[in-house]
Amino acid sequence: MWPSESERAPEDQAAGLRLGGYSGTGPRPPPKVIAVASGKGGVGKTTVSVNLSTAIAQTGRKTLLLDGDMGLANVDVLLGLTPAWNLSHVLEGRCSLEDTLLEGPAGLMVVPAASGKKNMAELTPAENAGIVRAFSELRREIDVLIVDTAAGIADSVTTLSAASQEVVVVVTNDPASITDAYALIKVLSRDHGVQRIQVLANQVANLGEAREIYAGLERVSERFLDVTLAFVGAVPYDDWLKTAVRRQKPVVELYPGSPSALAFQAIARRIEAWVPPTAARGHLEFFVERLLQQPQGVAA
Ligand SMILES: Nc1ncnc2c1ncn2[C@@H]1O[C@H](COP(=O)(O)OP(=O)(O)OP(=O)(O)O)[C@@H](O)[C@H]1O
Repeated sequence: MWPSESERAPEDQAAGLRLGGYSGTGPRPPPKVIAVASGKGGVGKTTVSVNLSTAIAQTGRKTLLLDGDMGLANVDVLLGLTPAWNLSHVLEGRCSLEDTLLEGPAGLMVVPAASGKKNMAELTPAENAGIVRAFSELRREIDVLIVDTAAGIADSVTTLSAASQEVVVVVTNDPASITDAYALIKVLSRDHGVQRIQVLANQVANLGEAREIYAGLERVSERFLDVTLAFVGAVPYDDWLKTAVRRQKPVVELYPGSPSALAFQAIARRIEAWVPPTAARGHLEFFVERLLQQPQGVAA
């Protein structure tokens, strides 16, 4: 069964009261950067990225969704957007990062994937400098950056994940998805210094099923790896979501009262309660610098 509003964890309820855009008087805190990854393809990683980003944007947070899947980019497809420019054009000096931005629902900003690049590690020094400059020049206020990575353990996935503040691994109750999620967690923790992973169970029948998937992953990770797992939440299998995918809209926009939309909203509230990074600057430079400092991935 899914928890009702009154059964939500206290930190969720507190976060619910704090929703809304940044309204402080001091400098804007740096954005929370969250990579969404999955061991196996087709488990719903992009659906989760798109819906979580939209649910966060709906709370008033300035949210940027970066399509980091350079092979099979489909954030734009799920949102029914037609990109004219992408990150490769920025690197070629043909446009600015600002020009690539597409507007999604609830003011969500979307950067379409760079086509023609297999991973960030392939960038030349000049391109590296170009990407840092491009992100540094983006004078948009951003509270949350969600990075939709590719499926699997490719270099681009580990690089983007290791540079992010939090990594959400999407998993379904399918043995291959669980095994591949564990393989990803292993590579991230063992070879890339990721110390904490948030697990999101997708397409489950109930919370009990989600908890079981999580408990299995936690048991084996605790035994063999030096990593802390956390359960960020579960999204039920939902035909409303399927209809929304067909209509190229996020389910949280089209059917906000559907079971999956309610689950995404609850996870967005939980993310709201995560503390932002302590870096001094309020823009994206720190993420990009971390991104480019990552060593080449070690394929396992
Ligand atoms: N909670 C859900 N309920 C029902 N269907 C779902 C759910 N989540 C995802 N799906 C379905 O799974 C399909 C695959 O989702 P998606 O494209 O997001 O997967 P993915 O993990 O990003 O795949 P890849 O990494 O291979 O691009 C979607 O078209 C959607 O129909």
